[in-house]
Amino acid sequence: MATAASSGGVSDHQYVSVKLESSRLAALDLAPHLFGSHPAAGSWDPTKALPMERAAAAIWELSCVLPSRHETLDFKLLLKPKADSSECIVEEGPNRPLGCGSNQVEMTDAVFKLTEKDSLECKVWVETEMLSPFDLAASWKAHQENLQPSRVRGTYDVVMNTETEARDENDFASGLELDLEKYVVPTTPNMGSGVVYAANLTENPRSLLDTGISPNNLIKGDAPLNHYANTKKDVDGRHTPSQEEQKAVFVDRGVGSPRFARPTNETVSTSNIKQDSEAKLGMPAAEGAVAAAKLTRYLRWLGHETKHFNVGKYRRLKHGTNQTADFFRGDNKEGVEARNEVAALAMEDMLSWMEEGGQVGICDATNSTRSRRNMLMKMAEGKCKIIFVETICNDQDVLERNIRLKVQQSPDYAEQTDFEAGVRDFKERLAYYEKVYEPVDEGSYIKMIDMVSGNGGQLQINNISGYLPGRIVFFLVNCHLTPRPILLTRHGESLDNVRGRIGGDSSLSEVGEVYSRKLASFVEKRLKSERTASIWTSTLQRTILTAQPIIGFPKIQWRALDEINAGVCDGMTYDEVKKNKPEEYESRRKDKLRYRYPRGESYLDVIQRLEPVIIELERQRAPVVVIAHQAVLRSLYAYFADKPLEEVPKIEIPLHTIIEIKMGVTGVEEKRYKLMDAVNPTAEV
Ligand SMILES: O=P(O)(O)OC[C@H]1O[C@@](CO)(OP(=O)(O)O)[C@@H](O)[C@@H]1O
Repeated sequence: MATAASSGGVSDHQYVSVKLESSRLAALDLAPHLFGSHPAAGSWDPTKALPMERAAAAIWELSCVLPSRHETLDFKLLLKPKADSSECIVEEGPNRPLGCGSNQVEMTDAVFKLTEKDSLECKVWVETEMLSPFDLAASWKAHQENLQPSRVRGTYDVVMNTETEARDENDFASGLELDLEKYVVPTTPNMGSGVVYAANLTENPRSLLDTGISPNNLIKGDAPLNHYANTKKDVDGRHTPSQEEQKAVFVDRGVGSPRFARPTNETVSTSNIKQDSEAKLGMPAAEGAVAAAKLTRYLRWLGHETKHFNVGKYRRLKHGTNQTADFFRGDNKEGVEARNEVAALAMEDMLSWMEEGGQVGICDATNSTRSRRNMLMKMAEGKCKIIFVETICNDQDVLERNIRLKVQQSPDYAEQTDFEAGVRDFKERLAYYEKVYEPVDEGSYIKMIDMVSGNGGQLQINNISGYLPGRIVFFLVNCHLTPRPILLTRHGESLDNVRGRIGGDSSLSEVGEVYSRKLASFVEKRLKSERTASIWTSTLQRTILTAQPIIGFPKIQWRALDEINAGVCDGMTYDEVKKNKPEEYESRRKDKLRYRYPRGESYLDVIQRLEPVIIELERQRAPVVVIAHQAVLRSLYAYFADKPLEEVPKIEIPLHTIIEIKMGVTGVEEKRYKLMDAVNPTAEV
């Protein structure tokens, strides 16, 4: 919902987002709504309450933009039965006041009395943020063209140009159904569904399998058992790890320095933490494992043999998945030995893999004591260089959210039926880590402090040098885990596509022009609730023309997004290459990844020139629509999908299809929308 901003010019405005979280609500036949004192929120009439949209499995959200100097608004949440119009259930307690003119995130509880004996407790986050005039103008302009008084709430909504509103006859085909889900097409299981726990996607423990641990102990969603057997053969000379090439083990501390938030109902002594007594919780493994997974994906995509070893996974395989907090006590001798043992097993596996040719191993674990870190350093001595990566987070709301995400997703709590008990147990585990925590100050290290909450943060590096470590630091500085969509699409069909000619700089065919208008409608609808976004194209006209009908978002042309340079074959058809340059044709057919057109490029060259684009995509916090080309999008997609480089030149990137990549704390998810019928493209799908 985009509430009408004040009509008088563009002044400061306030972005408001109300999120409700409950792991029980989805199973109840109740839909969360918001109502309150403002007419747009129903003036306290429950029948005019605003529905909250499902944002994740257990999260519902309603966001809007208000003039910053609005009178104080009061609101409350309520649950409406979906099946019938019986009485709705208003949350207990006083009205919620919505202040104006501030940036803050407030987390509270909401209690709904379901019956005399049963009530539903939910978490509620109210986020307010001042919007700069640019933010507002950019997103406002995107709505101006399509604003129609809503038929439902009397407030402005973005509506699609439905049949009756098609601009004119030949534009009829560019209209899109209101429901984008209609265009979703099944995707091959390339990416995480967003519900697989990041640590499960790490390397399978060969050491444990050697000791007879049965494969069926592996938790669902693990990489195939014979993962080592699949170790990719080296990419060409550019990446064969030479003996003198620096080999590094990045011991990602994953869980971060366990400095704990005060659980809401108690204070925890932080006296034994060097930092001030306000020290708070470190980032739970969920984010550590995801950050390690992102780093692994990035290095692999650049052609460096990289593997991610998660010690939590080793622990679960060897000791099961129902360890309570006691297992992690610093004074639990057996627990400490068991944890050190699995850490050593993971390290052994990683070191032996590196002796087989691995370049970068990531050992993802807590490693919160000097003794543990010394053990790892001793094991690596003379074999490879160790760099510790420590993640530290002091943002209470981010931490609370991630603890709950961890308990929701980790196999450690898969059998825990009481969610809150799981949260308490995990917080107890973190308290035990805190008691023994010793900040990293030895050897080479990278400390990432408060870089998750999106307000900049700090990076401390010590004794870091060399190409690979330098690339690691650069990547970690730029990446974050804030969820946002990235939309990838090729340009509309070009005249050269019709003629089967490669490269070139032709304009769009009629079908390609219809696609460009459909894409504009799709972008307006898909990004309507986003405060801002950007549109990236190459410098070739088929992408620029495809982007033209999109309004209200800044457009940026990247030369790095230009299609693969076919050199002397540019403008030819594949048949002409085969006929006139049979040796070139044959060489490319044999090794499409490494083959370089004479006076042109290979796919490996394209990947190298796309690295700055990947870094910039990782850095973005707002959605990005990338309109590019077949070879370029194959290369970008391979990064997000963590595809082996050998597969890149064969990845399916059809015309007139949008690939939505959703990146966030749960990893990478994919969704594909086909906007046009391939056979009869201008027909209404
Ligand atoms: O690597 P291959 O499979 O040849 O695909 C790249 C070719 O795809 C094409 C279309 O044939 O890209 P696009 O139309 O997306 O710009 C050519 O321009 C480009 O040379």
